[in-house]
Amino acid sequence: MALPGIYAALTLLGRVDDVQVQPAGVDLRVGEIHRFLSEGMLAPKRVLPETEPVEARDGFWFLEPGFYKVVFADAVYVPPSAVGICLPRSSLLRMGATLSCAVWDPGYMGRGEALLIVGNPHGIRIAVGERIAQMLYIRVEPPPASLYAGFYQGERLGTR
Ligand SMILES: O=c1ccn([C@H]2C[C@H](O)[C@@H](COP(=O)(O)OP(=O)(O)OP(=O)(O)O)O2)c(=O)[nH]1
Repeated sequence: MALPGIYAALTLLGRVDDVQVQPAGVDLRVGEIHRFLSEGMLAPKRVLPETEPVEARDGFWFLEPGFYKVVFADAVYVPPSAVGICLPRSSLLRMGATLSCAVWDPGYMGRGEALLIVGNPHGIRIAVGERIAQMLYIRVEPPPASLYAGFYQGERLGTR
């Protein structure tokens, strides 16, 4: 069972615009877009790559084809009895780009990240603060025995 938008919107820790509330789920806005500068290493002790923010011009990020890190503008608290599934807005797909997300664990709190892939050979532009993804919450039944307590718990809370 997916949570309807009016409940999903309650998982956002800051101000929510009416336009973010969807029939099933809530839209997340883009806060920052970064380009990758160095290698990452996936191992028991992970190493995340260096990144630098793409500067916006006249209220837009102009993005050439490639891979970018997106930092969401909205902080979320995933309900203890739900799992978050984040999907790209279909408009993004329709213009030749996509957003790739992983699972948002029950109890996770923070301002998370996703991978933006721009495939359109002409590039795309994204308005600063625009809605980029939709978060769906699926109920976990019976409720999980433990909540998220990993490396990213609490990331970027209080920064915006
Ligand atoms: O696309 C996503 C998916 C998840 N998250 C957040 C919520 C999730 O609960 C947390 C950790 O995700 P995951 O469990 O996949 O991270 P990991 O790489 O397994 O690290 P750890 O085991 O330390 O949590 O990151 C994101 O920011 N972006």
